Amino acid sequence: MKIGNVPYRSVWVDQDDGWSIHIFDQTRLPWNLDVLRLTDMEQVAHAIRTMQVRGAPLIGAVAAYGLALALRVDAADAAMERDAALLAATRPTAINLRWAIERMLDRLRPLAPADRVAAAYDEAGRICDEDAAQNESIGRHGLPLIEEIAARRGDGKPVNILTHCNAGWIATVDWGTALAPIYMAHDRGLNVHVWVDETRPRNQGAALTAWELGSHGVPHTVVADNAGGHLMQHRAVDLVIVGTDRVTRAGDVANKIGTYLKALAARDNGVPFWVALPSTTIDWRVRDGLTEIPIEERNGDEVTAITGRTAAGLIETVHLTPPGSRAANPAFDVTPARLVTGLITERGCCEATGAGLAALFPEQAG
Ligand SMILES: CSC[C@@H](O)[C@@H](O)C(=O)COP(=O)(O)O
Repeated sequence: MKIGNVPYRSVWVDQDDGWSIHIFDQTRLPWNLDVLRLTDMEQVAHAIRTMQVRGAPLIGAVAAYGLALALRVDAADAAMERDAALLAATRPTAINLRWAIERMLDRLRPLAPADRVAAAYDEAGRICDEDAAQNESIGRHGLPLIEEIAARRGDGKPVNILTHCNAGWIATVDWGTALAPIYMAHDRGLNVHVWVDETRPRNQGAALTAWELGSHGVPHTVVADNAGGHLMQHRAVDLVIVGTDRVTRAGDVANKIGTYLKALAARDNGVPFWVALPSTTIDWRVRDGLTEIPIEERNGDEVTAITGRTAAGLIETVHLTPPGSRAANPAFDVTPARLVTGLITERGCCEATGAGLAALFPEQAG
């Protein structure tokens, strides 16, 4: 996607700068567009843990490059396995991270150590190219959902889409998942408007989704997370589209905390609730999302404090709660498949069921 008129991906390699890895520091957006240069595996692990990079597909891609950086230091078997395990453990819920590391190891294990660095950069590059292509394809398959609503209504008024967290291009290598159909609809001249859940506690909606949509000229309104049910009751939402960090083989969906409540409100109000994902987000090894997906528990400080920019232009964190109040911070929840209208994948749309997924991905369903 473009920033100004310049096309960017959310991760890239600079061969002229020692094959370093470059990302946007997402903890500084929307106030500052800072590029981080990562030159060793520890920096990559830190960037993922602290959410300088985030979003399921993007952390997989960046971790893949992290392994390439690690192999430059030591490409022997034992070091490679140790560093791969360290990177895979940086965040627990998004399956793309484990998927990317396993794919890297499948390519690298048969090679001699001397050949591994070049192969690792090559494989990480392939992961990035494929992610960008898959997300573009998700956009093409999701677009008709928006077109149908616009055509059915026929009044030219905006199609109102609610989204949660950030599943845009900055959360992937390019295009995004939930936002890809929205970008395509907007680019084709459809009248779309996005309700952006602020997404406490880290405000990925207010900070990142609003920044992305604004940069692309897509009309949007940020709302408090608790507003979604009210908006749906008053027919102000035509469609919900969210991303996901892990989908089970039966169609349960783990995504940013609060997604489940939006799905409940959507069901109660007859609003279609769609989930957009590349197949790299499907965990074919698990069936029951509620019991089998590890939910990341993050520091309570993210709940008791909030970061923003002051009128003087300083980025500051202020405290919201009385000293001594404890906070719990589960970062994801699981929406049962029965509440999901359907899944938008790079191969098309399907029901959120084992049969639906298996029909689209027979070679992986087994
Ligand atoms: C295309 S990204 C899909 C998900 O990763 C996204 O919705 C999400 O929940 C991100 O969580 P985060 O904790 O910000 O990494």
